[in-house]
Amino acid sequence: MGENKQIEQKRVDEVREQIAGEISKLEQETSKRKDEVVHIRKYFWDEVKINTDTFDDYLETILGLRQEAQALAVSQSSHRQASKRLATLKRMERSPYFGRIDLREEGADRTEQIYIGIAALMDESGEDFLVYDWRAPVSSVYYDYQPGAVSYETPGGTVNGVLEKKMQFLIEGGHLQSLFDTSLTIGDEILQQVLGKGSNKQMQSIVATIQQEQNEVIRHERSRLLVVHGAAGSGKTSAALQRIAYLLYRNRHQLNADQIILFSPNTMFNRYVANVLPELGEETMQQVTFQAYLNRRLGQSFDLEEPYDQLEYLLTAARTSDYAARVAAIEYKASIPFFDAVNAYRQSLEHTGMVFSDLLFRGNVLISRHELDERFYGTDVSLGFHNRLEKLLEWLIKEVKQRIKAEYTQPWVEEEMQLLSEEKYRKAHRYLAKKRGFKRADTADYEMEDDALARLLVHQKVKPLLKEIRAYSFIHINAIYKQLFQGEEQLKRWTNKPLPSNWEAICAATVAMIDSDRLAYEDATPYLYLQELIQGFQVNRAIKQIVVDEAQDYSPFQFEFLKQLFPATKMTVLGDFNQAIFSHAQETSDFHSLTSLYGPDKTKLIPITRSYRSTKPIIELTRRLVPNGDQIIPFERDGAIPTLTRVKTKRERHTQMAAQINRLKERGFSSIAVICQSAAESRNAHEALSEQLELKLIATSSTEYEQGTVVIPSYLAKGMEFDAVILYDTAVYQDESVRRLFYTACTRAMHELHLFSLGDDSRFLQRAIRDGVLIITKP
Ligand SMILES: Nc1ncnc2c1ncn2[C@@H]1O[C@H](COP(=O)(O)OP(=O)(O)OP(=O)(O)O)[C@@H](O)[C@H]1O
Repeated sequence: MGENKQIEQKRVDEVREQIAGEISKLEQETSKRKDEVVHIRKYFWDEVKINTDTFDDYLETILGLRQEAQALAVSQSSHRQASKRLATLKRMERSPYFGRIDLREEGADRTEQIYIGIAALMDESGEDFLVYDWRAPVSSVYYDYQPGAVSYETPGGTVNGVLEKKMQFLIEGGHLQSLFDTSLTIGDEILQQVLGKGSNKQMQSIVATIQQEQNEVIRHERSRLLVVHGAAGSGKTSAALQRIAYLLYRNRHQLNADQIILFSPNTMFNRYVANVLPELGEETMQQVTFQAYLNRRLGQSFDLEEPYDQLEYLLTAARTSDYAARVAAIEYKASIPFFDAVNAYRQSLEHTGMVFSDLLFRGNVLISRHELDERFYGTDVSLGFHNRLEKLLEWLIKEVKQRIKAEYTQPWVEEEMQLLSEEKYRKAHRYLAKKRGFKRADTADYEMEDDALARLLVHQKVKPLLKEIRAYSFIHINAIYKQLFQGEEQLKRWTNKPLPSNWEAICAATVAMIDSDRLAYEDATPYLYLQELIQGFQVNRAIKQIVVDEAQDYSPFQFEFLKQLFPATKMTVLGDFNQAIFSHAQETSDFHSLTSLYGPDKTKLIPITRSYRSTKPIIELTRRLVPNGDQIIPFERDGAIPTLTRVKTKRERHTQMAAQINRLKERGFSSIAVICQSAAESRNAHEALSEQLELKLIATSSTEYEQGTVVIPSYLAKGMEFDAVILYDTAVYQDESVRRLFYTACTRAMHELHLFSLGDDSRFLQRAIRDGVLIITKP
């Protein structure tokens, strides 16, 4: 062992001793806290005296309850904090830190050695840091600079200095495996080592090897909207998760994990990234998919189309005129001109166009939609749309209560009274007695009058109706939405922008879908938006940060929607237009249009161009698949050159493919994906390959992130990565509309990529073939 290594190992040992001491103290404390919590839970009801005889007794009981509940909350929170710290320390015991910088600050008389790890650690005196948290202001020097002049920002201002030395450590199980003085070595050995490893079951934190451009993403705080546009494998998801950990640390007194939402592409992806924050000692944020939100809001009213079903249709349906209309509809309904049209339409509803539903009671019209219409449009426009609706609602409730009185003497009431069960009768009796002021012990003295019982029965029946009225069920949103689709002349009242040429066909298809209680994915957001504009937005002010990953798959319309839904939030948006798989984004190549969301002053765009996931030979191929691929810079990691196998029959393909998979397995690759274009192709591939080897099929409904050998549709593989990727058939990627899907599929490979073509090669491979970055094999 070199002298340096010995010295550093000694320090590692000393720091570990300090960690062990803190662990043992904390273990005692957590067990004490746990006992406290258990005790409070167990004896909760013994500690409070329940007495509700007089008002004072009642008040005292409430106060007692509240005190106990508070004590429980405090103990639970301390226990949670202590457990979290304990878990972090246990991780640090295995690997206390990963970096060191020797920094001489301007004006200081000595150079300080600063060690950086996943969390801070003080020495015994509590005065000096043995380890700095990677998110501390000074730690940014480690990520941003090579030795030389440096500066970093602190809450108190900019600090300048000289970085004299920078070291990286790889410590495992308390042993210093390797150390690198980055001023002496070229390249990034540790990053090489990390990236060279086989893929783990789940995404890992990248804290030890964050790159400068990623660090900017992680630490940027000023803007309301941060937009990160980065190549496939450039670490956008990783940086986003590190950023969440950073924001939680920086704002630890104002922000907690519940106030952050990560919008992810699917549930399987949620599982894939679930470990990163806990690994860093932070609680994990809320994770949702946009679809889950739509389902929650609209799922009861409609059979809602899933985004992947929309895609599957686009990939597999015959190219008819219906198909062209659908593609045009998807693009238009995602656009800002349509968003503006919906807003203008809603404005116009102030004067005309609202559609109401008849209010029925026991199948009969109690208040007709014409009455509602007259009433609404009879109120003064200057009151404002929502006030007028509010007034209508108040009138309605009053009117229903009034009109319902006519029911008291109807024969159905008499009939129901006769048929009332014993128990229901007793309940009604008890209720009315109480209402008449009878004490509990004296209720038997109350003689129930028939007409009181009749009123009670009618009121019980009308209750659900009143509840529905309060939820605005009398507004016929379906009909109002459909009015947008009554032909070109109609829509032109609300927009002066060009409409798709097949607008009439789009109108017919949209109305037909809604009439059969189905809602296409492209209609879901506009429909919900219109509903919110009419009924009042159900906003969420509690959320302070939202992070949208794979943002190229969200329409401008959806972003406007998110902005209104979360009025108090800052937004981080990460994506790559080369991977835009939904057809509304086919024409777009960057996020500049998002600048209008909050305005240029509140928006920051950060591009990341370096790609880390794949070996250099793989990136040399994938960057030749997209028009602007020359801007993608590969990280220098060597590996096998991708192959292209041309086969003549399906049988030949499956035999060759199975042999390739077996070879990869023998070489120790544990995650291998056969990527197909669609779910339909995946099912066929799975069936054929299963005859030769064991492999799993991943479908849209899958929630687990599977290890091993899998067959997966291209659009589901996005965001994920595999040791080796086998592309099932390049021949199906000919149309420009699937170029990005092809790129997405190929960029999932970390170490090896093998392509197969049955018949023609994909035309997008021409350049790669010409440039010789592919080995072509013919069986
Ligand atoms: N600084 C880094 N240190 C170590 N590993 C890194 C770093 N940056 C990225 N990686 C690794 O590169 C791979 C790709 O990262 P990630 O999935 O975050 O990229 P992405 O930009 O979201 O990719 P895509 O858009 O293709 O889904 C991951 O395995 C990640 O761990």
